[in-house]
Amino acid sequence: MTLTRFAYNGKRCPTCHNILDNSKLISNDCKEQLKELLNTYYPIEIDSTRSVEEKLPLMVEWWTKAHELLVQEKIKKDMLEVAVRESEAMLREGYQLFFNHLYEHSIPLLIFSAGIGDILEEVIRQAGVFHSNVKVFSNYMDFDETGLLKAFKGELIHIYNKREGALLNTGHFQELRTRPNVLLMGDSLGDLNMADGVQDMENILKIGYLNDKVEERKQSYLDSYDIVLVEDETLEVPNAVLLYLTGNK
Ligand SMILES: Nc1ccn([C@@H]2O[C@H](COP(=O)(O)O)[C@@H](O)[C@H]2O)c(=O)n1
Repeated sequence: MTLTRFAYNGKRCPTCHNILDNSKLISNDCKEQLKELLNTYYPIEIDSTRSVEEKLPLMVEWWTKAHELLVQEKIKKDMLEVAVRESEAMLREGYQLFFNHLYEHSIPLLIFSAGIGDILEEVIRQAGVFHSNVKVFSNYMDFDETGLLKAFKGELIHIYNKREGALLNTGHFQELRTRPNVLLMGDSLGDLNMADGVQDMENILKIGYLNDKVEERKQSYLDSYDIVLVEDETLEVPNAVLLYLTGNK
């Protein structure tokens, strides 16, 4: 949840998975099971006392179980739009400037999400900022000829293998070859090496959003990111950096 809000008016906003989990597209029985998974695995995801090595197989387990449940739900492709529209998902404040400014300056925006690509794209589309410079790498749904969800495509992307996803997609990074400067934004320590597929990179500025369990995780974020934004639901800081770099101070 880097581009989308973590909370609004004190209430948690849904992740891409949660948008589906909470929607009318899912049966009550399945909702219960997905909630149980969330209550089991999310505390592990944000547990700063456990190592990545310990958490990684558990994260794979979470994503795999959740996707298996979703596939059983006969989700219709054309209902995703409604699920997103009826959800409480929101891009962070200042998103118009962020997306529009990058587009106007022909700056590629590569989004690596461990969420669900179809849902994330729809969130961005409904916000009116899904411009041609945006490329999303994520877990995409595979629908049959009647438009029913039958599987998830390709390799699973979870919070700890975005680097591998990036390296597998180096073809998409070709246009970045003439771009030695990277602004990396993430909300987990697993996001830190998302830019490893960028060749000939000279400068990287890493901005970390620390959304939850702030005190326990603050030091590790400070050790890893150049800038740490604590419970900041806006894109003000990245926007200020962008405006500065593009000469629109
Ligand atoms: N079944 C699941 C699996 C994961 N999540 C959350 O999604 C977040 C990943 O999304 P990013 O766009 O930030 O990569 C992750 O942090 C999990 O908490 C979920 O809600 N349900």
